[in-house]
Amino acid sequence: IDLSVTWLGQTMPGCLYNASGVWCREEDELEAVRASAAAAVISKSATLHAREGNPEPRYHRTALGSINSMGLPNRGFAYYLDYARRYDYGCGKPLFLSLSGMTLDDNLSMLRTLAAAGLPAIPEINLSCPNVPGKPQLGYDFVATTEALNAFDLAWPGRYGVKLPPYFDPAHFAAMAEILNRHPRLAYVTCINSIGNGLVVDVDSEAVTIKPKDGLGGLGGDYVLPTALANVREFYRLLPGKDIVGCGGVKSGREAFMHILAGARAVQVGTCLYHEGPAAFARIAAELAELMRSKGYRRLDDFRGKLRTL
Ligand SMILES: C=Cc1c(C(=O)O)[nH]c(=O)[nH]c1=O
Repeated sequence: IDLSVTWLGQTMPGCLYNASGVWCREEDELEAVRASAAAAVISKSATLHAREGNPEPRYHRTALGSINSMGLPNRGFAYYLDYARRYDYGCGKPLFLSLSGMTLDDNLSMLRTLAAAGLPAIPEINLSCPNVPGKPQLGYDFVATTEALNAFDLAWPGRYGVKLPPYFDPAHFAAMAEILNRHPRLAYVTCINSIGNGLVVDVDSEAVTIKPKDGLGGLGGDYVLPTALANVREFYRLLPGKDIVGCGGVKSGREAFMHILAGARAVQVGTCLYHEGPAAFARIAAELAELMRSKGYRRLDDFRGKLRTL
């Protein structure tokens, strides 16, 4: 069974890696992901300067997944750039640097600095952080997204990716695809970020579960799997020549299989990784391989994008 993935001009040894934000804020976490069965590594979205993030509690687990309003706590761009300078690219696992500047200028500044460093690390600009009070998700503003992508193309000479929020309407899939297809060096999109601004209520305490935004936070886990799969499948159809990274609701080989069937090139693990740790990657990969074996598939291309309709 071959779980390897060839994209972005390289072949990575498997198809699973971490969702940005999970197990990737500190260098020891990043190195633990790289040392695991994960096939790639992506860093916590960076802002130009380090941030404490929102007040705690800001993460809560439920039986069906998670809610978070972390508020972009991160060590600041220089920390992740330094890690990227020292990263062992020879390990065959690509390093992605997630960027989520507080302003377009901050994103451009980070991209220009990264370009000047001339590293193999691939930038992924986050268009979808739902948890910075007062900051709407860029990916829901088509004018701002157009302006940002045009600016990214000027600031960054190579291939890049974007992290998209979930969309829920065919008109929005079409509008976003029309924008994204104007950018040939936009090589891939990661679908989806958390479903923003959900509210989890604790019946016993009659209270919300997280402090920021009076309890509103991004949903992950089982809650988001159908929405994630829909976004993967719709953008797989609408973005010919671009890759889709699937993210949302992956906790076993079965959900990873679903994402790839829907068209995902590679698959990220967030909520499940938060709770199980990097051992999750070997488990999920083994489950995916067993599922493929039971179906007579030998490699991911045997079934990628072949979700049947009725
Ligand atoms: C980058 C901020 C994000 C955060 C956060 O730091 O609150 N949480 C998410 O679920 N998605 C994000 O994109």
